[in-house]
Amino acid sequence: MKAPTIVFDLDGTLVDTAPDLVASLNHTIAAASLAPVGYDDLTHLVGQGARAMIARAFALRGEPLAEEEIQPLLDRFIAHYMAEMPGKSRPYPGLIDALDRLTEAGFILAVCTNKMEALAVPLVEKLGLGRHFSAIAGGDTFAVRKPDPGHIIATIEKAGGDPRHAVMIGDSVNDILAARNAGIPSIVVPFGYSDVPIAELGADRQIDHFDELTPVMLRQMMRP
Ligand SMILES: O=C(O)COP(=O)(O)O
Ligand SMILES: [Mg+2]
Repeated sequence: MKAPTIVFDLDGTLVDTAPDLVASLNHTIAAASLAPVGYDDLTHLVGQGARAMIARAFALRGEPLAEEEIQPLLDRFIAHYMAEMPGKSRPYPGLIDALDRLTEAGFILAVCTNKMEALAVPLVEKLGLGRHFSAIAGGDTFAVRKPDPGHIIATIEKAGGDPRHAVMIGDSVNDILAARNAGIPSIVVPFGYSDVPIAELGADRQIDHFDELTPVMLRQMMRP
């Protein structure tokens, strides 16, 4: 039997990226003289990658974008985000120890994020987390992305794991829905960017700190 796989969401789960997402988004929308957004707006804007975040910010400011207007703004966002990376973004408390613990216990670890792969991979690398992950799949890595269950399943397969022996950990509705639709147990964390109360997401478990993420707990959550 293959080793069990633990799949992590990135923004708001592994790494607190909010300050840099807000900074790069505000740099982007300033090109159109739009008023800056704040952290409270971010929970409604983030979740489907940078392109959607920019489009949502313009809509929030009452200036909806035509499809063909988005690309130059996306280029502006990417240039700013890459230049600052990793900026103020940091792994959440206890994460590094948890990754060490799970790696030591033989779990396969993977990242499944709706962030573009070209932003997700260098961010994970620059924070020194890359060596833990057998696969890092972005929102544009496959033909589908969260909440489509195919995103999680393809990530697990890319990591060399088996979707029948996996757990998904995330902060938002996309993560928990995708896991449920894939038949994969899920854990929600409260420190991310959910725009609805996380108790309503219907995850199988909640952890409030990565210290709670132990091999014993994860094995108990998986199907026999
Ligand atoms: O960047 C986004 O919009 C979402 O990223 P996440 O899937 O890692 O939360
Ligand atoms: Mg997230």
